[in-house]
Amino acid sequence: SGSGTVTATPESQDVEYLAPISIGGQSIVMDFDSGSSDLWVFSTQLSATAQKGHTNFDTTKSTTFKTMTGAAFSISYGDGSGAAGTVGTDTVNIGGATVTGQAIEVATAVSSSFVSDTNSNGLVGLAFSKLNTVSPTQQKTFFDNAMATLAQPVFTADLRKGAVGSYEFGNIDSTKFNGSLSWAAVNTTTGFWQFSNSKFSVGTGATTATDGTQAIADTGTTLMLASSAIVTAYYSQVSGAANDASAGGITFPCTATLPDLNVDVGGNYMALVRGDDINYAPVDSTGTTCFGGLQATTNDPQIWGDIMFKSQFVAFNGGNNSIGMAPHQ
Ligand SMILES: O=C(CCCl)NNC1=[NH+]CCN1
Repeated sequence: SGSGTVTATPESQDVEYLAPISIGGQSIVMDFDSGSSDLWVFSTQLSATAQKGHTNFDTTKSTTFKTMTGAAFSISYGDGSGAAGTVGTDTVNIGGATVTGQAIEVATAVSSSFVSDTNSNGLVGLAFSKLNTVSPTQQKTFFDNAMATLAQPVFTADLRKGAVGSYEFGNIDSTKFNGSLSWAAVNTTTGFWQFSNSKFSVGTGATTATDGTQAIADTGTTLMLASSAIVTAYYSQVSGAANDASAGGITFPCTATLPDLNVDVGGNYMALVRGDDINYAPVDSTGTTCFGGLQATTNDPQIWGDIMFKSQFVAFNGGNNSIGMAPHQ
C-alpha cells in the first residue's frame, strides 16, 4: 500500500545489492532480482550446514504464515545457481509497501554459492510473474501483488558503485536522477524487463548499428553481459585488453583508461555507462590486472546487470510495461 523505500547495500565488489524485507514479522536481508520472479528465502527447513551464517525464516514463528498444500518451487539462474523447496503465503513488508498473502517460497535446498554468500538470505524476484516457478499453481511476484495498492505501479533501482543506494516501490524520486527519465517499451513475451538495443558507440566514436538485438535489465546479475559486437568494439579502444582464460573473461591493465559506453535503450535513448564503472575489480591482490565489468554473451537477449545500473537510475513501470532510465544525480 502507498509506497516503500529500502536501502540497497552492495556486497563486496558490488557482486549484488541487498535490502531488508519483513516476512511474517521476521526481518530478512534479501537480494532484489529484476531478472527472476520467485521470492524464496533461507529457512529452518534447510540442513544445519546450509543454514549456517544465514538468517533463516521459521514458518512456525510466524502467526500469519499459511502453507500452500501440494505446492513446490525449483529455480535455476543464469549463473547456474539454484534453490528449491515448499511454498506458503505470508505478509511481506518492504520499506512500508505491504502485501498480504504473498507467496513465500521456503527453501529446503540451495546451491553452494547461495550457502557461501552469508550476506544474502534469499531473492525477491521482480521480473514478470510468468517466469515464476511455483507448481502446480504459478504465483505472483511481490511487485505484481503490490501494484494495485501502490501510489504508482512502479519500482525503481538506484544502485551505486561501492556505496549504498535504494529500491523504491510506488514512487519515482526525481531527486535521484539528472534531467528526466527516457522511457522505452518493454517486450513482455519473455517475462523479463526486455527492450530493444539498436545501436551503440564507444567514447566519442561513431555510432554502430546492432543487428536488432535485445537486452534485459537485471539487478541479479553482477556484470553487463553484452553482444560480442559491442564488447569487441569497446575493448578495441582499451590498450592491453585481452581475453584472459585464467580470469574467466576480458581483463586489462588496471591503469588503462576506459572510455564510456553508450548503448541505445528502446530506440530513442543512449544510456551512458561510465568507463569507471566498467573497471570492475582487480583480478588479484597485486592490483595490476583488472577484470572487465563488460563481458560478452551469446545469449539473446543480452543481460545488462549491475554495471549498467551503477551509471543509470532505472524505473520499472508495471502499469504500462515500460522502463525508464536517466543518469544518476
Ligand atoms: O538468472 C539471471 C539471468 C536471467 Cl537471463 N538473473 N538473475 C540472477 N539471480 C541470481 C543469479 N542471477
